[in-house]
Amino acid sequence: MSQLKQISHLDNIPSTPGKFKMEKSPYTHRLRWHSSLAKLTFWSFIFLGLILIFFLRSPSSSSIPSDPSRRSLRTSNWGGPAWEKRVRSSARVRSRNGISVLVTGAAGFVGTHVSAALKRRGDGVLGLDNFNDYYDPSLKRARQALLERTGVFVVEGDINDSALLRKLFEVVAFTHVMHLAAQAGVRYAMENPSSYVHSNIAGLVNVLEVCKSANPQPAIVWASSSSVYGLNTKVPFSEKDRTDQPASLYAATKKAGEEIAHTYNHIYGLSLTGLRFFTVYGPWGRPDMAYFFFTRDILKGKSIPIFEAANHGTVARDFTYIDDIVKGCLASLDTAEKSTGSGGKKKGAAQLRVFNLGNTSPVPVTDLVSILERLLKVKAKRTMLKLPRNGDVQFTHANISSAQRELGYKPTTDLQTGLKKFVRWYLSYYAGGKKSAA
Ligand SMILES: O=C(O)[C@H]1O[C@H](OP(=O)(O)OP(=O)(O)OC[C@H]2O[C@@H](n3ccc(=O)[nH]c3=O)[C@H](O)[C@@H]2O)[C@H](O)[C@@H](O)[C@@H]1O
Repeated sequence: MSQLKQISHLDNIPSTPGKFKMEKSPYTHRLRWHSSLAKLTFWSFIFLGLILIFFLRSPSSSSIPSDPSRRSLRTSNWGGPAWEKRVRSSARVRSRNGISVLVTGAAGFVGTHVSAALKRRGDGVLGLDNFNDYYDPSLKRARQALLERTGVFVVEGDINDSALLRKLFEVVAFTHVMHLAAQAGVRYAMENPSSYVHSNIAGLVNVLEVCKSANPQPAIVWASSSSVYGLNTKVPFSEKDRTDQPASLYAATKKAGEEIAHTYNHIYGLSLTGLRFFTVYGPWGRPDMAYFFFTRDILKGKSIPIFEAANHGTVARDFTYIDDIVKGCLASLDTAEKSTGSGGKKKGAAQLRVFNLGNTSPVPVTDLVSILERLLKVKAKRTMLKLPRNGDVQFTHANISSAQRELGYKPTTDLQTGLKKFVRWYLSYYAGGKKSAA
């Protein structure tokens, strides 16, 4: 404020002092003028100094853009020798032929399971997560605590923070990136479209930008979605089928991600594998997903909305259990070829893959509810509703022959078995109503 006043004061000084009306001696005036100039110079230096300090301080605090699409994005706090030591130790490979993996979205559902599995087999793992409040952040914190107990450090930060990402690659030469950070959920895209653009498009580009400049470039495996099949009616969905009719903005951003992946593979020689996950469920799952909030509401005696298609048509999903998905993720990392570029330049053709990771046996949502009723020993209050036209598709069904052939992927958990494990976890996690599944 005072600087601004000084500047406007400066503006009032005529450029031709001769025209100045002299009430006191010209000598007195000149003295005042000199002292004002000195003050102005002094305050300008202070002002510039403050700006300089602001920009040079921590790179993290200034590099996160203020983002209205996130309801809660705390400024990350990173850097310093102790922090770097934790990063290095978490990412240290502890087995022969192990890999060092940066897992984005590590406090998310799939991210937590994949990070823990990698760590268990001796790979180096560093997590990254922004802990946003799309759903209850305390569940993300609990997953983080779980990972810390297994030796995985989860850095708090956003994938759009390029300074942070560059720093991570400076500290660790990651061989692989498992990019799972995303804005998930099909229906929420109508409520908060910009959060999808922020994470699934801008965030992905930022991750790829940093990866393409890293030396050596890592191989990247990332989460696409079964939703890219959109209005496709040919079943089961094969990777060769059309994916140009997305039914939600979420699906459109994932489809865009697949095209962006093609570009970075083509221009920079990045090795890229996209995984189309089919409605993943299980312990430590996402509270915004139907199986999770159906469980919560059945237990509370609240009615649950079950969607049906026109003429009471069945709505079904190829629900896939988390352990099967984890195996698919690890196999993708293990079969990923090296990126070919260096210093931001392509040196030769690099691997570009897309795989369906589903269960191959779609189950009607009404059956999902019946299984939950049996496991919870509570009758659900069902409200049948017309399938909303806000992104939901009537059915999904994966053809997994490509993943089977290339990754040895073979799902082994049916919905009944998987839900049993989920319900056991749910009841123990929210035991005695100590935590509430908001
Ligand atoms: O496979 C995928 O790619 C997607 O799977 C899920 O999306 P969705 O299958 O819609 O999962 P839910 O929101 O849990 O819905 C499961 C089923 O329950 C139905 N449903 C959902 C909500 C509701 O209130 N009632 C209801 O009957 C849906 O129509 C759907 O058939 C995830 O939420 C997405 O993030 C993921 O990308």
